[in-house]
Amino acid sequence: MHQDIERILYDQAAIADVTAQLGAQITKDYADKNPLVICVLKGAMLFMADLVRQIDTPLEMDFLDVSSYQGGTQSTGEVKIIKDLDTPLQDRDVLIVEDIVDTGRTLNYLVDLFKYRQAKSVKICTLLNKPETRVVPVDADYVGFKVPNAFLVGYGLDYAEHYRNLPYIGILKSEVYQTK
Ligand SMILES: O=P(O)(O)OC[C@H]1O[C@H](OP(=O)(O)OP(=O)(O)O)[C@H](O)[C@@H]1O
Ligand code: HPA
Ligand SMILES: [Mg+2]
Repeated sequence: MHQDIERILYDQAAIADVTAQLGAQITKDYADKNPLVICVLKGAMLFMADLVRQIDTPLEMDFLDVSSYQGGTQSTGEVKIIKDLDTPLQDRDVLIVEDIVDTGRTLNYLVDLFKYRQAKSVKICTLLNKPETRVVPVDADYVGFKVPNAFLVGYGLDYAEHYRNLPYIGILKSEVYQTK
């Protein structure tokens, strides 16, 4: 697992630091709003678990499973809902938690969907933002790190469902996914 990583970008301490900063800002912005914090499975699961423990105001959580990469390194362009939310969104302040914004297709689709469901507000908190590869517009309200155009794994991010359990975020060696 570790031998497939070209370079570590963010270690556990760096992730913990930025998560604490984001949590403090969200705590201020959502005091008394009882936000619905939505985790986009599976990639955002570790970040969600750490972030909510840094948000010191009442909130509710829900989980939605979408997939557009289907195991590979390229977005298929089609966002599929695999498991929908349990909670009605009408009049709720929604905070979407993501691991990464890449082409923007996943979040562009979800923001439109949640607005259509009449959420009172929809904001985005993403640990990673990869602006160079954007295909559709997405404005994230809370961003941990701006990352280069490379395929990243770890701390929830996968290649072919592996590497999610790495405690750090790193660049995957290209020979791991390029056919020779
Ligand atoms: O901006 P985009 O190009 O849409 O890419 C970002 C999305 O892609 C990944 O999820 P994926 O669909 O691979 O599913 P997963 O979270 O289960 O890994 C990642 O977790 C984001 O949700
Ligand atoms: N790594 C893993 N999953 C992803 C990425 C990435 O760089 N971009 C979008 N989904
Ligand atoms: Mg995802």
